[in-house]
Order: sequence, then structure tokens, then C-alpha cells
Amino acid sequence: MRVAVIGAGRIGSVVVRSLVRCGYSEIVATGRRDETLKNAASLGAEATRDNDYAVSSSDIVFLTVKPHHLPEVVKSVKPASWAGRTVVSFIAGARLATLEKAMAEAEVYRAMPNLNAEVGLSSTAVAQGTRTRDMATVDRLLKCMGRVYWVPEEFLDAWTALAGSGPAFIAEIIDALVLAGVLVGLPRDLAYSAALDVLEGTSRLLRESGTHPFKLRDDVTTPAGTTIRGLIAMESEGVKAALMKAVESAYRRSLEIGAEIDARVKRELGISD
Ligand SMILES: NC(=O)C1=CN([C@@H]2O[C@H](COP(=O)(O)OP(=O)(O)OC[C@H]3O[C@@H](n4cnc5c(N)ncnc54)[C@H](O)[C@@H]3O)[C@@H](O)[C@H]2O)C=CC1
Ligand SMILES: O=C(O)[C@@H]1CCC=N1
Repeated sequence: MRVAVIGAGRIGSVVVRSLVRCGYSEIVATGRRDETLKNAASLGAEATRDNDYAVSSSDIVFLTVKPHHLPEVVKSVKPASWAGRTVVSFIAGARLATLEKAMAEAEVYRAMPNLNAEVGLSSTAVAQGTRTRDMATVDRLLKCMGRVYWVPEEFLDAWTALAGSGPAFIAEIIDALVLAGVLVGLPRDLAYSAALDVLEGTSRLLRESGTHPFKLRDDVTTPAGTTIRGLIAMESEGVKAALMKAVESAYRRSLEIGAEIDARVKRELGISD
């Protein structure tokens, strides 16, 4: 099976690496800059600027360009080349209805992974379009990047906010914890190790024990001890509300992008409803 990765930038190059790690060797990747192409070639893909060649010579196509580049990518491929291809779009916000209009003869899926695919730990949601048949192949390829959840499309914008953008939110939290460690006297490298250990350990403990986060919090919190002093500071600074608002804002932006891309696809490709 041959796989095309259209736009081998940050997430696209992780797709190439994940597929290579999984044993796929027939991969073609596209990009616009020399550096992108050189990087894709160094990862083991055939690198080209020619999207039409990449799509027409492949069975499965991953779309990993920024949302505003979607119309340009569609235009760079002959309509006949999309026919019969299985297309998995990672483009934030881009709706299945828009993608199916833009690539009228392709079998289209909308998915949202995250950058943790770099270490095989993506949390990827995927929704099928109206013409989809080969879910098993798509599932197998996505599993090369991490865990895969088949969901209705209506969850994709929320997933984009929580899981797609999630590594950035968690990275901010880790950075804050490191600064906090430094504030109370830990050397930076030790504070960094502690922050990573706590994140990783807590997540594993919750997953493996099935314990609710509230129960874990209460188990850690000694009456009149240290943790409760930290918790009241978190509560008064609105940490939970801030995180909820972060995800909600990202969700709203995903919806906005969806509407913007739909309008652009219709305008630039001359498609009507
Ligand atoms: N970066 C992330 O953590 C995640 C990104 N995504 C989605 O993946 C998509 C790409 O995001 P990034 O990898 O961060 O962006 P990026 O900018 O790093 O990669 C996009 C690549 O597409 C190339 N490109 C642009 N126009 C092209 C064209 N006409 N033909 C071929 N290649 C073209 C660019 O040169 C670039 O190398 C976005 O739609 C984003 O929503 C999804 C999940 C996670
Ligand atoms: O920030 C973004 O728009 C993309 C989608 C999820 C992660 N990065």
C-alpha cells in the first residue's frame, strides 16, 4: 500500500515517521519548501512538490496542510486523481461536508491527532464521511500514531480543542510547574524532571486504577497539610475555570475555521451547495 502525506510540516512529518516506524515503506510526501522536502526524504519518504503525482500514485492520502491551504491543495490535484482515493484530513475545523464537496470522488475521513504521535501516543479521533468503506485500513494506519477513537463528526471540534491543542495546554502547565519549583528553591532540571514525573505518573495511576480524579485528590490531601494550601490557591486563582475556558475558546475557533474554510472552498473552487 502506498501512502501520500500532503504537506509534510510539523504533523505531516510525524505521520511519515509513525508510518515508517510501523513498517510502511511506500510513502510519498509533499511540501513547498526545500527544507520540508529534505526532511521528508531523510525520514524515508519519496519527497516531491507535485501533489497531483503524490495523490494519483497512492492509495491513501493524509491531508496535513494548514486550513487556509486546503483550496490550493485541491486545485493542485486533477479531479480524476482524487477518484477512488481514501483521504484522511487532519485539517482543524475542516468539515466532512466541505471535504466531500472539494474532493467529490474520494472516500473522505476527518481525523484529529495530536503531536504526541511523535512518541506513538497520539489521541486521535476519526469520523467517517458518507462515502467511506475502508475503515479497517484507516484504523490500522492511525494506530501507528497512538490510540484511535471512532466518533461522530459532531465531536471533532471539541476533540480538536481538548486533544489536538491539548499538548500545548499541558506544556504550559508543565512550564508553570517548573517555574514554581524554581520559585521554591529547586534547581531547574530537577524541577523539570519532577513536573514530568508527576504528570506521567498521575495520568498512569488514574488510567490503570480507574480512580476518579476527585478521589485521588482527596487521598493526597492531608487535613491541615501542604496540599490543601495549594488547592485553595488554585481555587482562588480560578485554575479550573481557566482550563475550561481555554478548551472552550479553542473549540469555538475550530467551529469558526470550519465556516471560513467552507466559504473559501465554495468561493475558490466554484462549488455551490
Ligand atoms: N501541529 C499540530 O500539533 C497539529 C496540527 N494539526 C493540523 O495539521 C495541519 C498542519 O499543521 P502543522 O503541521 O502544524 O502545519 P505546518 O505549517 O507545520 O505544515 C504544513 C505543511 O504544508 C505545506 N504546504 C502548504 N501548502 C502546500 C501545498 N499547496 N502543497 C503541499 N504542501 C503544502 C507547508 O509548506 C508545510 O510544510 C493543520 O491543518 C492543523 O490544524 C492537527 C493536529 C495537531
Ligand atoms: O492550533 C491548531 O489550530 C492546530 C489544531 C490542533 C493543534 N494545532
